[in-house]
Amino acid sequence: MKSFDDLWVELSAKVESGEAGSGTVEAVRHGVHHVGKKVVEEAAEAWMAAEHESTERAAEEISQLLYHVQVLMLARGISLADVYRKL
Ligand SMILES: N=c1c2ncn([C@@H]3O[C@H](COP(=O)(O)OP(=O)(O)OP(=O)(O)O)[C@@H](O)[C@H]3O)c2ncn1[C@@H]1O[C@H](COP(=O)(O)O)[C@@H](O)[C@H]1O
Repeated sequence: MKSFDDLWVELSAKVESGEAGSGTVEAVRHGVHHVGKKVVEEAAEAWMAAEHESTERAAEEISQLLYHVQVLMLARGISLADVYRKL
């Protein structure tokens, strides 16, 4: 099982190395506007799943939202520490 921090380490390394074939690297290259729209789409899907679907489906949509939030952070050059300082 992967944690939020594990995913961050994995995605950061992929973006740092520019790993070929990585959807994350490609999304980051598209930029903040592109990724931001994806975050909004995934947030809506998480909301709808939480309201109308099973716990399993809601958890799946929330995991995708967390992934896309991390991609937005990487596209914008925001670190986990930057965010944790605000919690
Ligand atoms: N956890 C995720 C993850 N969650 C969501 N997604 C992406 O977000 C999309 C969300 O699915 P949707 O059904 O909402 O969107 P879709 O309409 O099918 O897809 P699009 O048309 O928007 O591309 C998925 O198709 C993936 O492209 C993810 N992509 C990657 N990861 C993990 O990130 C790591 C790095 O992945 P790569 O960068 O691809 O190597 C790996 O551990 C992956 O498991």
